[in-house]
Amino acid sequence: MVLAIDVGNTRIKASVFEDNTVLENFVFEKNELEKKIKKILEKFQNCSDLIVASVGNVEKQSFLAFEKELNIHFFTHEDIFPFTNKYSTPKTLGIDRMILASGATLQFPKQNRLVIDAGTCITYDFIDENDNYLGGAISPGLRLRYEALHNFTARLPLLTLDAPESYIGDSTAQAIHSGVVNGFVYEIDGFIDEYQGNFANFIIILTGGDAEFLAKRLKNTIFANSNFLLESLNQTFQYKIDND
Ligand SMILES: Nc1ncnc2c1ncn2[C@@H]1O[C@H](COP(=O)(O)OP(=O)(O)OP(=O)(O)O)[C@@H](O)[C@H]1O
Ligand SMILES: CC(C)(CO)[C@@H](O)C(=O)NCCC(=O)O
Ligand SMILES: [K+]
Repeated sequence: MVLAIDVGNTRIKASVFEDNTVLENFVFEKNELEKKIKKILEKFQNCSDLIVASVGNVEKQSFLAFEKELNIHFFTHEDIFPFTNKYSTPKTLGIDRMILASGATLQFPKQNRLVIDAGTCITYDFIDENDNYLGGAISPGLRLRYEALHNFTARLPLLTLDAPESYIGDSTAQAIHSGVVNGFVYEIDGFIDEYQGNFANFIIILTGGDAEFLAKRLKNTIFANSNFLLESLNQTFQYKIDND
């Protein structure tokens, strides 16, 4: 049994896996980390491994308290991945993006794959059919867009996510919702069109905290899997065990 932990920029997500099956999912804040892990381990006493991908400011030290009970693996760039990294700055590539690319490579062999993670940031990661990771894009996520509009202006209120009534926003609130939500959707549809125009035989994986909200609004139909990062983390760990 494996406890996989994804430390994002906003919150922490965790899943307990028995082989490839998810037994339970958890979401919590950074300040609850130790307490929550303790609780999970009390419930799932057969956990043998704790595996972590962190892009947040939570380091390996935060997990050492559990070293006596289980084997801890904190993913870094030094790990073995199933793709060839063609990013020109491989050491600055986010470990979450590497895990997503790894999951896409392992789950969808021999095809072009685009992973879109709609989280704090939106990340686009492209792995071609020869398993070369080429790169992608990073842009502000939904909530970040709402916050940026508010934080960097004098007159724009901080709104929470709401579906716009029309692309023609007829009030300040509707104009913001249209700009944020429609802008987000147009951006993603635009990127997908660009990739589709250039690559045949390819699959799109949509994940992240806003994946479900987004999936039904895209022109392109894509299957959303909110748990793709954690599933990929578990698979990358199995790959590491098989190939180390
Ligand atoms: N309870 C919540 N707290 C924060 N964001 C949430 C929540 N529920 C849904 N969201 C949406 O999820 C998005 C953040 O995604 P996610 O939770 O995947 O980010 P994260 O935990 O910071 O991970 P990452 O840094 O890997 O993107 C926000 O844009 C927001 O609209
Ligand atoms: C882009 C984020 C913030 C998305 O979580 C993360 O992957 C990260 O910090 N990346 C580092 C920069 C890069 O991937 O090139
Ligand atoms: K993300």
